[in-house]
Amino acid sequence: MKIIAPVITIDGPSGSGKGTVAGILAKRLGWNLLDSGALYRLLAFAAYNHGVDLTNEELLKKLAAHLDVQFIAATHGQLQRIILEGDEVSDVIRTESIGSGASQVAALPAVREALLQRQRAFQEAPGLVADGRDMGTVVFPDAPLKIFLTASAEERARRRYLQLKDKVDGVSLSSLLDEIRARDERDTQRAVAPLKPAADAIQLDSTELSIEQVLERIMSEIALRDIAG
Ligand SMILES: Nc1ncnc2c1ncn2[C@@H]1O[C@H](COP(=O)(O)OP(=O)(O)OP(=O)(O)O)[C@@H](O)[C@H]1O
Ligand SMILES: Nc1ccn([C@H]2C[C@H](O)[C@@H](COP(=O)(O)O)O2)c(=O)n1
Repeated sequence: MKIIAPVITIDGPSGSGKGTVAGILAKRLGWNLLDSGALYRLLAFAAYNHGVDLTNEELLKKLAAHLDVQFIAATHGQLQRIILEGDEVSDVIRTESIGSGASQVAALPAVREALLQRQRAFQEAPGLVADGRDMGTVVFPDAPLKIFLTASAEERARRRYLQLKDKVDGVSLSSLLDEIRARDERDTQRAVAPLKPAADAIQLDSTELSIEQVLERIMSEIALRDIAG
């Protein structure tokens, strides 16, 4: 009999800190990690490489179904690594332009359907921390703990600016703020699986909180529910 592993979902807009918090939490709990945004980023990246138009739903659906991807779990001192078609793409998929492409392909129903089972397959013992936009609403609706993490758009753009300023030439705070607002608009307004809190999600505004304070809040919700052994 397959043991149903518990899932903690962390959804929220771009730059709210989901990925950072989910990664640390998974490590502390010794659980698996699903960075669902990476799947949409990988699809957008593969589409660019194969010359597939980001509006071609039929071809994107096929590409999504056959994505040759490996997630290599984080080890001591090393972050999770992502391999696409044999090449390491962990960093190249993190640009704002791939994020925007990901947000475009993510609005297509056939693409979301093609990626659904792949995401659910991450639910393995001893547990899963899953971050994205629809983890609590669509992919893992029965998760015993759902977090909806937000922060003001200005604070999210500031965080992104600090993250990128020494790595990317010509990065500007105002263009990052515009890109974040455009992505929020597309992710919240799309017809399928829009970004929104699940009815039973705990909403956490991290604008004034450090990463450690966010983690403390989540750890106390985990303790309350007694879901992590
Ligand atoms: N509470 C916080 N206080 C300050 N900086 C933070 C906080 N949370 C995250 N950060 C920083 O903000 C940046 C963006 O965080 P992260 O990539 O985790 O966001 P995200 O919600 O996963 O974004 P995306 O959906 O675009 O992947 C990172 O540099 C991270 O270290
Ligand atoms: N569950 C998800 C995860 C991601 N997306 C889309 C929307 C985002 O703008 C884009 C990139 O995600 P990120 O890596 O920034 O978290 O992918 C989605 O629709 N559903």
